Amino acid sequence: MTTADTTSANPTAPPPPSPADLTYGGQYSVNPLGEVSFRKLCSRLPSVLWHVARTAWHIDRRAVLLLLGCQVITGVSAAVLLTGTAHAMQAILGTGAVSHRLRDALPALLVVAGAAALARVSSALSTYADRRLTPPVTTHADTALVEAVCRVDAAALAGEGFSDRHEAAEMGVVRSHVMINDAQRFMSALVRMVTASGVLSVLNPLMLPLLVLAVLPAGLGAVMSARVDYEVHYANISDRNSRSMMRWWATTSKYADEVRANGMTSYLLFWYRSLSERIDNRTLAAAPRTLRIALGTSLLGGVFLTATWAGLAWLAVTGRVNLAIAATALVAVQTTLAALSQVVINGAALFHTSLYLTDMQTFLDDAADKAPHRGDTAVAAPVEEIRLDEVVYRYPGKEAPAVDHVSLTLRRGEILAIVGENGSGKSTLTRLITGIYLADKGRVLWNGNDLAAVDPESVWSCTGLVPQIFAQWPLRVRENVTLGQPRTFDDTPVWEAIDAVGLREAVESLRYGLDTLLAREVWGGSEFSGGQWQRAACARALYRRPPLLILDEPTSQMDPRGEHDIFEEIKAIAADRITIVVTHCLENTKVADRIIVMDHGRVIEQGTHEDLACGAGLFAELLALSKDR
Ligand SMILES: Nc1ncnc2c1ncn2[C@@H]1O[C@H](COP(=O)(O)OP(=O)(O)OP(=O)(O)O)[C@@H](O)[C@H]1O
Repeated sequence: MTTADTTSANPTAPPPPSPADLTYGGQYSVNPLGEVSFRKLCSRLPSVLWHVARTAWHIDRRAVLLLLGCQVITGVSAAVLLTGTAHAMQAILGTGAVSHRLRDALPALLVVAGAAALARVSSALSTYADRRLTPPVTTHADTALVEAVCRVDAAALAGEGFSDRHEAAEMGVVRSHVMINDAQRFMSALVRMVTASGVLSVLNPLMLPLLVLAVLPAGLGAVMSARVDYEVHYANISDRNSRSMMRWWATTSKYADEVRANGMTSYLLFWYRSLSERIDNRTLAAAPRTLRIALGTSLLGGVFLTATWAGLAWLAVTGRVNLAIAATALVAVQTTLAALSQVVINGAALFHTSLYLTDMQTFLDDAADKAPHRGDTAVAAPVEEIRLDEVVYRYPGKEAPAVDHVSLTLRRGEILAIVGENGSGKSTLTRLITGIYLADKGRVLWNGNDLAAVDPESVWSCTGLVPQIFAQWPLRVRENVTLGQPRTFDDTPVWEAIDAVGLREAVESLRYGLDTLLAREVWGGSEFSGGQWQRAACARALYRRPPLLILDEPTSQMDPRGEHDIFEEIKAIAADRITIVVTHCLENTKVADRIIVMDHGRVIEQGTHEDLACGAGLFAELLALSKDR
């Protein structure tokens, strides 16, 4: 899809706008690698290994012990293999008949074969241990991330850049998948390298420094490339984040009607492609740098490697080492070289992983800081009184407060209606009453306890909320009512809640009744209509029988019968609780004992329906407008 394709329907119309330019913002807008030295980067490796070991140990100790055992076997077998080779070479390159020389070499050759077999077995066992550890380690990282986000304070969750940092942390989960493998390969190569180089130093101490020089450039190259990759990843975070959000919006069946009937498909595809191209362009722009790094470091490594082989040839030709030692040195050089290359490659991979793990850990620490830490005081039913004292709340980045010096007292048995024009602060006020947000100034007290010092879980266990935009959970009907918190072993209270909102007929007509999955995308799943979903949302709040019931525009999608049923139910159960109804349908406020009218975050009027309807304030004006058709 090109720009031209999307505008072909109307050639005089302007071209579709390209996606907004987004940058990974907030306090993390600086690439954390930008200022870090190469030495400091390499010094990360021990801490990453320690992190991997600790995580793995926590998950499966036996698999970790197996892995460690395999590393020891790898080292021992490499040493035995090289020493055996030296002995075999001495015998084979000695004097006498070939058959005698072979016979003399046989014991050493058998030892070499045994060591090689042992190395293979240990490698197979390492792979087995890795496969046992990797899935739970990845799940552990993934679950920790989801839990951290679920527990974050609602205000922080909506904060600037939080979603981008979340996206960056997701990469840590992806890399967790290869973390154990990288660490295991790195350790095993390190052990082999130390052993082989030890043997090599015994044979000729000159060889080792040359070998290190031959491999070091490759290591440097791998780390530099990892750094470039990370830079690209970092630059792409915001675009990737918004691309994956838009992918969901464009492909979910929930918005399929809107996308199709409004002809949005072409634009969404154009938008998606443009964003993907932008991401690709950044990646491609980095490719020449990676090529230069690879060529430069390979050239340097090649020079040092040639010097190593030339050195070995010179030692053998000038008779400084005998032929048998030279032959063993050849094998030792090869082994050390292979192991050293592996150390470098896997070290770089581990370093690469560490970058993403650091992002993940930073995010987890940040999220833990942002979880509500308010206090241990618990509130419990019955909630006799909720009092607001001069409460003020301003959203970050906003000039004016959304709730401005509101004082209010609610008592058990009372129904309060909150009305006001769009954006006047009604929903924000309900968030403050339930402690989802804490007031910037002033206090919200439940039974005399300030919510700033109360365990929020205890508050929410006393709350039932039907929000303006409610979730249509892809769960069975039963869980959509109980929200996974059943009160009894039988379905009686579930049916009571369903009856209270007049949803029985709809549920009984579903193929599996209460067991029907409400997700039409899923095989065997079904779907409610908009109004039926809203009834279900009300049913779940009623099922909780909460001491505080808040209904924010609870009947906006319902037919008159449904609306009538709900308000009858609200009146019937009002005596045991505090009920708050937020509504634009002023007729519905007749159920309330008291109505407050909000304007620009302030309570500007309050009273009964009769008082306010006969007054000359905003309520009377809005009521008149609602009747003027
Ligand atoms: N998450 C948010 N971040 C920033 N500003 C917000 C946020 N939510 C609401 N606001 C702002 O706070 C003010 C009050 O919003 P609120 O949702 O409480 O109004 P409301 O009275 O419930 O409106 P409506 O009748 O449209 O539902 C508005 O100016 C709105 O733009």
